[in-house]
Amino acid sequence: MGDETTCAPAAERGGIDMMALLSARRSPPALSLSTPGPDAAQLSILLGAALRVPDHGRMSPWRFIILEGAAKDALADRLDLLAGEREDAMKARAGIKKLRTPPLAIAVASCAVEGRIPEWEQILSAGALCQNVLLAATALGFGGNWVTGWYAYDERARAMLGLGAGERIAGFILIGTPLESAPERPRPAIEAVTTWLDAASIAAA
Ligand SMILES: Cc1cc2nc3c(=O)[nH]c(=O)nc-3n(C[C@H](O)[C@H](O)[C@H](O)COP(=O)(O)O)c2cc1C
Repeated sequence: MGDETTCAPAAERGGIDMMALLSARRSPPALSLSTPGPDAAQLSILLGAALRVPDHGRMSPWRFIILEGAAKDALADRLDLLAGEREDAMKARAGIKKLRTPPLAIAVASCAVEGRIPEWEQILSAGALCQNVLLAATALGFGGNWVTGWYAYDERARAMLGLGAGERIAGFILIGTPLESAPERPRPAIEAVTTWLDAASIAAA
């Protein structure tokens, strides 16, 4: 109320230009994410911003698991052992390197429960939380990459992450300072993925 600057573009108010961020965001390769990662104050800002996620019924059907420092190293070491037992051991180990390299990984666990709010909507909220983490990391000047990998689904890896029976990994958001610029990739044309509904087709349905 009374703040005449609130309708000015964010950049003019000294903030980040949200449209510029959204229009240019790309995922730097996980292996290019180096130190520094967010410090404790930046991490707190990042998580607080990410939590402003749409959430039907205020269920908070998700939680963060912070992986950094010695804990992330220990997890990666244990996962390496599991990878060695797999048929695709080489590929599985390469996947762990993505977790090991960046200074910070934020796992988003989906904790959807049966009840009043459809499970689907709770899972969507967890996906939105992942994207919010990605955008908040980008807005703070870091790079972020959303991965899952075999260890999101492996029972023993799930136990290491402390997941409960009904919890699922929506994503590991890998965060750090990118050493190289993110590669561009083709994006779908708007027309290819968009339908403009017309009154005649509604009447014919
Ligand atoms: C749920 C989910 C899981 C993903 N898991 C992986 C993964 O395990 N490995 C991977 O290389 N990319 C994965 N990706 C894709 C990357 O996050 C990213 O979208 C991709 O590298 C393209 O980059 P962009 O964000 O610039 O479009 C996943 C994306 C989503 C939404």
